[in-house]
Amino acid sequence: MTAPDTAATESTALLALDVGNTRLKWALYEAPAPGARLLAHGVQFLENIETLAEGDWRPLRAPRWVLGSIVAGAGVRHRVEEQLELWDAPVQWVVPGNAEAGLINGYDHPARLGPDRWVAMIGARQRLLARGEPRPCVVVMVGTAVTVEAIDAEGRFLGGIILPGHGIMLRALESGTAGLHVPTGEVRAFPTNTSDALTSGGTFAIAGAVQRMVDNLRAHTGHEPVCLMTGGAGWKMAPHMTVPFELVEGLIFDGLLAIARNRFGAASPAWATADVRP
Ligand SMILES: Nc1ncnc2c1ncn2[C@@H]1O[C@H](COP(=O)(O)OP(=O)(O)O)[C@@H](O)[C@H]1O
Ligand SMILES: CC(C)(COP(=O)(O)O)[C@@H](O)C(=O)NCCC(=O)O
Ligand SMILES: [K+]
Repeated sequence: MTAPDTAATESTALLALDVGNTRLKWALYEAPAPGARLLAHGVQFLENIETLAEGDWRPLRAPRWVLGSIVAGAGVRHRVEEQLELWDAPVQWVVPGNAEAGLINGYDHPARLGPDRWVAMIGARQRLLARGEPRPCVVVMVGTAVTVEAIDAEGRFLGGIILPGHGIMLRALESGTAGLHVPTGEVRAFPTNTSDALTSGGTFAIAGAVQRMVDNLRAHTGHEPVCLMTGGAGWKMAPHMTVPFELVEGLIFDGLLAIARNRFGAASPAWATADVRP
């Protein structure tokens, strides 16, 4: 199956956005469907958003659709939308609903769940279904904050936890005490200086929280969960986890592609939607 050259005529490209509390991640795909070819991608700290339209985005093929997850505030959203005026495509920001792309939302108020959490879980679920493994799943996202979600084998999001990320934990301790202004340390089983004690404390807090959620989900479902970890600081946690896990880049982008297929797939040529999975 070969894709026709659409560059000169009608674009079917999708720009996917993941705007966190620290950085904006973006990826341009040839079509709105899982497995679509990645044309370009990048990342900017929120303070550099203003450079996008004149910089990274300037040479891109114009997207026909823009789909994003944003957890930063209204001010940041406005600044991103200003950059998007480079193209005609209107932006759709994902708002978690009761169900989408094979996932059922168990949050008390579904729309109050962070869209990044929802989209990453959809990505995780799609990934498990694609490899024929509809098992219970724990989704760990290590960004500014850390989130740890539980999904059962039927695709129901049961609930999840939020804890501070490495940076926030350190800053909280620094600002709440007199004697904890020290450089970053190493992770040690038995730290013997302040730097190592702080770095190890944060890392073990996250690793322990994940282990606890895996235990909770195993007890609830009676089956061994799969654990998928993603996020900008996932690599920092990887050497220190106490449960089996897979480090997967771009779970949020997998989720955005799955949502995009449902929302925009019908409007694209057949080749873009041929890769339809449950
Ligand atoms: N090169 C890097 N630049 C910035 N942050 C990094 C880098 N490598 C790891 N990090 C960590 O990743 C976190 C940001 O991850 P990211 O997934 O972009 O967060 P968010 O989605 O909340 O914006 C930072 O808090 C930092 O701890
Ligand atoms: C928990 C979060 C702050 C994580 O943000 P991030 O670390 O990705 O920047 C975000 O998902 C959020 O603002 N959630 C809304 C509250 C909730 O999910 O219950
Ligand atoms: K995030």
